[in-house]
Amino acid sequence: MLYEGFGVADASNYDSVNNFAQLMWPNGQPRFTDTIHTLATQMEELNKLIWLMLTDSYGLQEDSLKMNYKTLVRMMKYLAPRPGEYERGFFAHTDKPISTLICEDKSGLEIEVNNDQWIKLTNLSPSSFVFIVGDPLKAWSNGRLKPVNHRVMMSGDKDRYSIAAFIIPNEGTIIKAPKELIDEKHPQLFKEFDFMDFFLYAISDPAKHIDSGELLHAYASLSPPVSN
Ligand SMILES: O=C(O)CCC(=O)C(=O)O
Ligand SMILES: [Fe+2]
Repeated sequence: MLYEGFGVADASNYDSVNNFAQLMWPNGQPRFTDTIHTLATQMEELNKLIWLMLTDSYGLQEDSLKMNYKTLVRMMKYLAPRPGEYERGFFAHTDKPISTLICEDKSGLEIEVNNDQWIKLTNLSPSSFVFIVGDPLKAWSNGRLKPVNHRVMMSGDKDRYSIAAFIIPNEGTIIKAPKELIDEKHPQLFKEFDFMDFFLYAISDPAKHIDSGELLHAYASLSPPVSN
């Protein structure tokens, strides 16, 4: 197996991480729990800061991008490929959560810049995080933010470890562009939608959408566009 991973739901919540740890260590494992909880809390803070930079850069109030969410932290291990090979570790996709932060211990993450032109993110310091715009942020920003197609490719003789924090809104969260981002020059691209409906639609048939950021369009076209 080339890839394995596990996710901890609501990882900035100590009890949630503790419950997860007790599945493997019935007597608890404070070091594991503390480490994951601290990491999740700090990644969540970093994500908040980036959201603030986004709203600020559009001249919006902080609460234009505000919702209740949970942070899912996933730990991943990619085995080194056979000697001399360049192998796929994770298929090309865009992220369905609102946003994602990723850190990796060796390079492997690639992003698509033009159709079929891939760039490997190299020389990231061990303390670097990559911020990935999820599909819902494209709708929120009325098309300004682009969910990047990304994948993991493995080369060399070392295994790769990465950690991702996914921002997943609570049930009932509605995604819609703030009115300041909609005008005659920028008509509303996507009707407001329930995040969880979209998420469930997205994961119901991932094969259909694996290589494209067009899922939102497909989803949105199920319902007629609204005019303001
Ligand atoms: O392992 C990585 O660096 C990327 C993983 C990823 O893109 C994902 O889980 O959505
Ligand atoms: Fe991803």
